[in-house]
Amino acid sequence: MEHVDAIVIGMGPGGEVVADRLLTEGRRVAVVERELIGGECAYYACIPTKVLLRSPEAREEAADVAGLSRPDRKWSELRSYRDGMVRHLDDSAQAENYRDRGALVLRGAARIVGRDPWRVEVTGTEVTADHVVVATGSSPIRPPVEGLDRLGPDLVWTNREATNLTEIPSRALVIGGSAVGIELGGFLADMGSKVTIVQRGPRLLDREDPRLCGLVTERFEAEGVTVRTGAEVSSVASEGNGVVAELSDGSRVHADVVVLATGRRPRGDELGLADLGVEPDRGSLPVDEHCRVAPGLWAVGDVTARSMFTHVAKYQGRVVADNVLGGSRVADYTGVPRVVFSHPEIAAVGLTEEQARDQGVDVTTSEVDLTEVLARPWTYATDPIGRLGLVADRGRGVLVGAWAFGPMASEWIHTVSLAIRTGLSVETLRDSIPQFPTYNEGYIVALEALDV
Ligand SMILES: Cc1cc2nc3c(=O)[nH]c(=O)nc-3n(C[C@H](O)[C@H](O)[C@H](O)COP(=O)(O)OP(=O)(O)OC[C@H]3O[C@@H](n4cnc5c(N)ncnc54)[C@H](O)[C@@H]3O)c2cc1C
Ligand SMILES: NC(=O)c1ccc[n+]([C@@H]2O[C@H](COP(=O)([O-])OP(=O)(O)OC[C@H]3O[C@@H](n4cnc5c(N)ncnc54)[C@H](O)[C@@H]3O)[C@@H](O)[C@H]2O)c1
Repeated sequence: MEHVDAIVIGMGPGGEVVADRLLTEGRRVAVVERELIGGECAYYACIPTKVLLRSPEAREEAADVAGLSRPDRKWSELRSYRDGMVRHLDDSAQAENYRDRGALVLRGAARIVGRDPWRVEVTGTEVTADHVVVATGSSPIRPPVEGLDRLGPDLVWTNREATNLTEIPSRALVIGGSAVGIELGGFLADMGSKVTIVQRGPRLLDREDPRLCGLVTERFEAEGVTVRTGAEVSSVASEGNGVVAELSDGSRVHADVVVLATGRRPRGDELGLADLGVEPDRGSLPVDEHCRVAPGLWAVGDVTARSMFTHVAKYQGRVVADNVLGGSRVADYTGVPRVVFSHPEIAAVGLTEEQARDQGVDVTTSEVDLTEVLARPWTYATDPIGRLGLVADRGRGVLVGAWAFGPMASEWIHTVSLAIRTGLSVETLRDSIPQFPTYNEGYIVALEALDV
């Protein structure tokens, strides 16, 4: 039986960062993947959604730029670019690359079958290791809707079917109104689908600041998307080539496809760990501040249920690699940015006003319509949009949260991400000199409006 320094189970972005760092440092590494090296993110989530969303975004932006008109959609060209970006669902080059770098590449579902030392079995082959890193990601949750399981994947799409779609449906019913629902629903609507989003909670993006949720909802409604909040889908059934759904209030929605966007469940309970004394919690693996589950057993990414984002999976991957290499690095989740790639982009970081109050912070807030105070929105578009909200701790004189709605908010939210992470004072931030004319200048106006 071969013994290696580390076995990485699951080769999404979290697992890839760990494997890459350990190989670079000359360790003997086995990598295990049951589907595609690159994980959900590369083939069915982040990459295809961002590729698909960019085309309608640029189309709308062109229509709103002086001297341009709205370009034509070219779905077949966008589709084939998407196909290239998801590598035609072929990871043979990735596997070859890991082999060339000295990794033992194992194909199949791993199970952890022993400890002291850790022992992993993959399709009949067993390997032992000093360290095992679990990076097995998460699966979409299927809501308990009567009739859902009687419909096939042509009628009920998870993120997998939705991101690899070949035709744009005329009508789509999206269940769930957070990041996945907004990105996929927004894309389909921009491509001409009649979209209905059914959200169980009181508003879209229900964990974010209500002002932000209101702005997104207004924008969706202006674009013809039907948003049904405080509602649930009770049942679905096939109807002709499509589906008919009955909602909790008795109303009906007719659609060609149902898109599931109702959250994800970590895959920590498919590895046999309970037999070895490690009990997953609703699928997630409990980790300490070093991302350690048990001595020599580590977890990164969605399987830890800590902010399910690729940037968090990659960060945890860097932390775990350093720890496997002998360090004692602690993961700190302060100031993780949260972006939804809608049009315009939604970005948030830190605490909402309500969360800050609940934590006893001496809260003060400000909100700025960036189109009223900056030049940048008007050099960018003829009918611009842009809002920024700040949440500060008056007593400590620091920012504790921010939200933004505007072009490229995914980029400029990082100013606050870094400020919160490093505890930069409001006074220091007010004394910064952002480039003119940029959206970053909005921070000066919003900071000056704070009662700090
Ligand atoms: C539609 C959508 C869009 C998203 N967009 C973004 C975005 O823009 N930005 C962002 O930061 N996040 C985004 N996310 C979230 C992001 O996809 C995840 O947070 C990220 O993929 C987590 O990475 P991971 O390495 O933990 O797991 P994954 O990417 O899920 O990879 C896990 C891998 O483990 C493998 N595996 C599972 N079990 C086993 C086993 N027993 N043996 C061997 N292999 C196994 C799987 O096959 C998979 O390849 C999006 C999610 C969705 C659904
Ligand atoms: N841009 C990004 O970084 C990005 C994009 C997409 C997804 N993600 C991540 O992927 C994960 C999954 O996203 P998600 O949006 O699927 O999950 P989520 O858990 O963030 O939100 C699910 C939403 O569905 C609603 N819901 C649940 N059951 C319902 C039901 N039966 N009927 C109606 N509504 C229901 C919930 O109220 C909630 O608002 C999240 O962690 C998210 O952050 C990130």
